[in-house]
Amino acid sequence: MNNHMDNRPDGNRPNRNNPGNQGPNKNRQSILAFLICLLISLVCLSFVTDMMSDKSSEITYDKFIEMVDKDQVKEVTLQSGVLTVVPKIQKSYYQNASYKVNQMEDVDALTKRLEGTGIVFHYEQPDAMGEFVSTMISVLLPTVVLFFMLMFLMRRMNKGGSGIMGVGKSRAKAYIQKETGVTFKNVAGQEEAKESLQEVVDFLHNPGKYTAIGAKLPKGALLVGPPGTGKTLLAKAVAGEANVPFFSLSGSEFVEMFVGVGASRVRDLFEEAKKNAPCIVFIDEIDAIGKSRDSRYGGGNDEREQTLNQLLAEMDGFDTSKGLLILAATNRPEVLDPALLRPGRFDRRIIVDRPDLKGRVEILKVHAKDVMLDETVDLEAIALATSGAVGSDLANMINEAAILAVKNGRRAVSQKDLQESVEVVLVGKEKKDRILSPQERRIVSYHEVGHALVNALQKDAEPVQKITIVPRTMGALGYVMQVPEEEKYLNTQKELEAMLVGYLGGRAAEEIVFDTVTTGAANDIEQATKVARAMITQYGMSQKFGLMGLATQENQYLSGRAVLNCGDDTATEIDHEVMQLLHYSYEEAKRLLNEHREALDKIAGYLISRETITGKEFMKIFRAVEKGLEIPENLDDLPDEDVKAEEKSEEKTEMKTENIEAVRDPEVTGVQEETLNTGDATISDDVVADETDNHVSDSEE
Ligand SMILES: Nc1ncnc2c1ncn2[C@@H]1O[C@H](COP(=O)(O)OP(=O)(O)OP(=O)(O)O)[C@@H](O)[C@H]1O
Ligand SMILES: [Zn+2]
Repeated sequence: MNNHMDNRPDGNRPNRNNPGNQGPNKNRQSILAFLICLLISLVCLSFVTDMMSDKSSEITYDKFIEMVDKDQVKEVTLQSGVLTVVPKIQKSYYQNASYKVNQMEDVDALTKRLEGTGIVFHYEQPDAMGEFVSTMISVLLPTVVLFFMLMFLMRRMNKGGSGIMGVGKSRAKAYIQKETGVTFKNVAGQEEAKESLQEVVDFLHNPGKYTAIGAKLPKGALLVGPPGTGKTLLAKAVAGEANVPFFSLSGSEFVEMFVGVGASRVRDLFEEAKKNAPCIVFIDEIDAIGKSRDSRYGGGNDEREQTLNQLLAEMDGFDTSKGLLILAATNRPEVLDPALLRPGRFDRRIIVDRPDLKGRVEILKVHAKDVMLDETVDLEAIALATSGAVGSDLANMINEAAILAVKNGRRAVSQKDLQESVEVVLVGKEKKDRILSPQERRIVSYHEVGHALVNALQKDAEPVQKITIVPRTMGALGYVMQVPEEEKYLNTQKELEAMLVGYLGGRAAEEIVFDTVTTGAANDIEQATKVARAMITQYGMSQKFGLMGLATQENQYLSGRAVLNCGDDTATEIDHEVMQLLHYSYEEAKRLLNEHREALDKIAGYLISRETITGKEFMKIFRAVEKGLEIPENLDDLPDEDVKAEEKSEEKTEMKTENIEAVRDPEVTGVQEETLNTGDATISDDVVADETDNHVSDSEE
């Protein structure tokens, strides 16, 4: 599995990268709903008319006379020209039958015919008004009922989403917020972004100040950055600071099945916004409509093009002095149509990037404000362990920690809860019901210790902080966490090389000890390959190609893949060099482990019995083995000061990062973790073990 923070499972934020998918789908749903309600209405109508209609059957006048002759008639009613006959004998107790007579003779003849028969004869003078009213009721009532039913259903459909009933109607109203209740105080870090937006707030407050000098006010600003960094939050904060209403819409909602719908939505949105000016209109995921019309990015769709054109026209059309400001957000700025970025449109670009160490501390503080913390809490340490995390991850971690504290019956969050929640967000919860077989535990332990030992033996690797073989819900069977000593913005070539050897240390340990390999190293191999490839194609660390740039990153904010820009022959050579680099790193890992085989065995043995060991314990055993000491049951029995005297500098870094664990790759924090025979996507299907099966398929000693 891939546990990097920017690859969060999409469950967190639905619909992030599939703008447009939603539109047609919604539409199909609403057409279906419309048809269903039409059907229901028709059934109701027929039911109503049925109720109103007379149940009696028709007979001829001759048949009626025959019944009179046979003395079968009890009662006759003549009303509005209709003769109703009630027979003496009813068909059943429940059914009061009556007959209507067609081809009525005139009233006089009828009266004469009935004289002396003893049949009760009701005759009502025709009442034109009454007749009219009754007809009206019988026709109008069902129509009115039907009308209201349809109205009701249509409203519901429109509320729920687009729907063909919503053609041409903007749903902007649904998202209007009179007061967002968010100000810049709620947005931690992101100082540059806030500064740029502060100006915008000032424009909204007193547009006159700027127009007096002749300055043109900005029409829009584009917030650019990776998912979860607080773009929406910032937009809301601008509205909150300026104290104006906030309209928000997602770009994907403009994209509809029918050509022209999106465009009319844009028109409606602007109309509505102009009525409410001063206000802020926020368009999230603007790339859904603003995609370049150039076909390279999948543009050139008629509907989207029209929508985009309408947006451009509207942006050109409105008068900024009214205090209307358009904010838009995207994490794929490279696909936007250049026309959107021209002066007079989204001419301001505000970068909302991943927070650095200081930013993370501040975000943690903002979210920890409403949470009870005990005195053990050190938010800086948590921030250090979460390099690469974005605001939403950090908010999530604080919340997880609070939930953990409650679960454990405590009234305040402790540092331990926070550490645990970092792991929960990174690798999922502990999976207590997944019990590894003894053999699997051995393999996983050796694999993890392999990583840790290789890292500890290389001076350019980051300190090991924790090793565990407790399986996690997101698929890891065990992992090693490392923490950088300080926030790093650059990696040296040596560090990257050490990283490669570290990634492959787990696999190397498996091969050395068990003389076979398992599926558990899939993620390690993937990561190592990624780093090796980047070294050769992007960082100019290739022996063969030197400084030649061979690939470009597709998107700087999403962890997209790098695209090679070289010929086929060169690509083959690149593959070859990547292979060599990986091979060399693997051999190096095996060499290190073979040289320290005793330490590997002792630490793995200890890990098997404890399931989790700290970086400190790890170093203690390692040093004891190096000195040829016996490993006691209780590690506290090992001479402590000895360690200190020997490795003062080591101890220093350990104290600093004692409680935190994570490894970094060039861009993001992660942990080295294993998915041995789990149902993880990166592992070939034929070796997937089911959750309760503790069997290892192919790794006997
Ligand atoms: N700088 C920050 N300060 C405080 N909280 C933050 C910050 N950044 C993100 N958050 C938290 O993360 C949540 C999600 O952020 P938000 O939705 O604004 O991200 P976004 O960049 O708009 O993401 P998307 O690209 O998915 O729209 C916020 O509601 C907030 O709780
Ligand atoms: Zn591994």
